[in-house]
Amino acid sequence: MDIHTLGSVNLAASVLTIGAFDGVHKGHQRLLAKTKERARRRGVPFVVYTFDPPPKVYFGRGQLLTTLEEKLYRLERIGADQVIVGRFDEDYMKKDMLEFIEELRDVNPLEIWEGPNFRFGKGRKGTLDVLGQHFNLGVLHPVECPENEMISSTRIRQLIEAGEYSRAEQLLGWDLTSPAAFQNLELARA
Ligand SMILES: Cc1cc2nc3c(=O)[nH]c(=O)nc-3n(C[C@H](O)[C@H](O)[C@H](O)COP(=O)(O)O)c2cc1C
Ligand SMILES: Nc1ncnc2c1ncn2[C@@H]1O[C@H](COP(=O)(O)OP(=O)(O)OP(=O)(O)O)[C@@H](O)[C@H]1O
Repeated sequence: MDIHTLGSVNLAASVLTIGAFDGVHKGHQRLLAKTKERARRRGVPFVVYTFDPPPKVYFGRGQLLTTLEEKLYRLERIGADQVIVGRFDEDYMKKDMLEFIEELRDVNPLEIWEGPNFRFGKGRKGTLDVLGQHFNLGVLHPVECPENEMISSTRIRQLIEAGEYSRAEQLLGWDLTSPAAFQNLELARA
């Protein structure tokens, strides 16, 4: 798996998914599996564009679930060929939705896959509709947990804060005590 920053990568074709992917939970896993399947079918690289830190964490609206290292480890195991890491900071967040879209052309996405509610660009102005006007976009149905609640990093953060680790593990789809698991969890448990 190759790791890039945008601008350092040019691909003739790809199938792409974009997101913070904090936790690489079951909803993310479904989206990543779909993206991989489409990339394999087309015979082009499976590319993941992610942000570090996750924008919500940057804005202080949530604790970090997976370090970049942990996230990259999980993306590699899932089979990503190329990962682009956008360093989310004061400068980066100034890009408006059209600038962001123009940059994506570096990897020539034949298809982009997202789940519901994906937003991008300055002020979160970019919607799925906008992305779909520029690229061939596929949108997945939400993956829900047993209580019909949508799985999200936010939900998992809440469960960890409430000490409900086994529920958090159900939504993550992996074991919080696995060797590669979060450093941060120790802080959450302390
Ligand atoms: C260039 C850029 C600028 C962004 N600016 C903001 C922002 O001003 N406020 C905000 O809450 N999120 C901002 N975001 C984060 C997005 O809302 C969103 O969290 C991000 O694209 C990841 O999507 P995901 O949370 O669905 O994974 C920005 C994202 C990008 C790519
Ligand atoms: N339960 C889910 N089912 C399907 N797709 C999902 C699910 N959760 C997230 N996604 C998709 O994964 C991509 C990355 O989303 P993101 O990293 O913001 O996850 P999130 O769980 O919604 O995070 P947060 O709760 O912090 O906003 C987006 O396209 C999003 O729609």
